[in-house]
Amino acid sequence: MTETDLPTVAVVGPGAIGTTVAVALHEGGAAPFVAGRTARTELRLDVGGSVVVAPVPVRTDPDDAPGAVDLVVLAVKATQNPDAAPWLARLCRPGTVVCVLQNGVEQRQAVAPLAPGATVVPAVVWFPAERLPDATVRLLAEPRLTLPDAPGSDVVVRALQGSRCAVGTTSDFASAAWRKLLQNAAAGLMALTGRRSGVFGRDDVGALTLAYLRECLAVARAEGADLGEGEPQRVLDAFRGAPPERGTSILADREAGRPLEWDVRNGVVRRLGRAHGIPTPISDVLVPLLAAASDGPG
Ligand SMILES: NC(=O)C1=CN([C@@H]2O[C@H](COP(=O)(O)OP(=O)(O)OC[C@H]3O[C@@H](n4cnc5c(N)ncnc54)[C@H](OP(=O)(O)O)[C@@H]3O)[C@@H](O)[C@H]2O)C=CC1
Ligand SMILES: CC(C)(CO)C(=O)C(=O)O
Repeated sequence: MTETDLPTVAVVGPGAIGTTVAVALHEGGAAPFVAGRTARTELRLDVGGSVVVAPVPVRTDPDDAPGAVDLVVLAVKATQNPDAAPWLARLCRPGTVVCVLQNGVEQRQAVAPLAPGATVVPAVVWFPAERLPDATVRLLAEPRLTLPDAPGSDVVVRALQGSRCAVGTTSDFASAAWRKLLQNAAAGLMALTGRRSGVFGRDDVGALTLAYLRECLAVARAEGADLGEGEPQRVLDAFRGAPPERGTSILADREAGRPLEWDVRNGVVRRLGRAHGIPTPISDVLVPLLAAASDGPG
């Protein structure tokens, strides 16, 4: 690959986020190989009511992988990383960039052991998207990613250049990742209550959200994030300003009976709080409840 060539790309996990990025890559000419769990003949992206159809098949057998590629975009749920390992083994060689499109602040630690020799690049995924029953993905905002100013990010920027998915880089990735984590932590309340953004309109849930987010903020700062005192209120205001029917991916998982990403989105605050000696009394209640909900109804 030269500086001007498009990298060879694979997308692993063509769900809400993976389909969006795979369609963007396809439109930009990058011809992604798409690896999934459920076979499909095409990818469908609903953008404001108009459906973009990309004739990109979803392959489900790792033996069909084309061999090592320059860039793997990993967009399975964090709970599904171990199951995606056979794909990573076939698609990566030393030097492959694995860009992890997952919520959380621990993408490097989670994925590096599954892709030895690869360069793991975490990403903050700022846009919401949802899967419809026929596997069409509905885009709910302009696709936008933030990556660290770090080796490997240039390959992602090049692959998506000029596409519908904007990619920026920052020298303060910790702050960006924790800013997003605060949103995700609060969204856990939707999974617990079985309600959408409208639940944040309640005064009692608003007060709980603010108290919880102040706890998350203390841990974020201890981890080096440069976030202001106003961040909890900003996150709450954003949920209150969203359409009341707007959900979150962890609620979609709860509704579908799938395992929840409770550890990377909520448990992490409790774990890192303990490591820093920061009390996390609200996490101490919420995290076991989310973990229990993740285990299923029985
Ligand atoms: N959805 C959203 O709005 C946002 C999500 N995120 C984060 O992005 C990440 C991805 O979330 P999202 O796109 O919602 O998740 P989805 O559940 O929509 O997509 C996951 C995809 O991975 C596939 N998959 C599961 N196991 C494997 C496997 N072993 N090999 C290959 N593919 C597999 C699933 O297959 P199958 O179709 O069979 O289930 C599905 O297509 C998560 O970390 C989430 O927190 C971040 C910002 C917003
Ligand atoms: C859209 C958003 C920000 C809501 O928490 C998200 O990251 C998700 O759904 O996983």
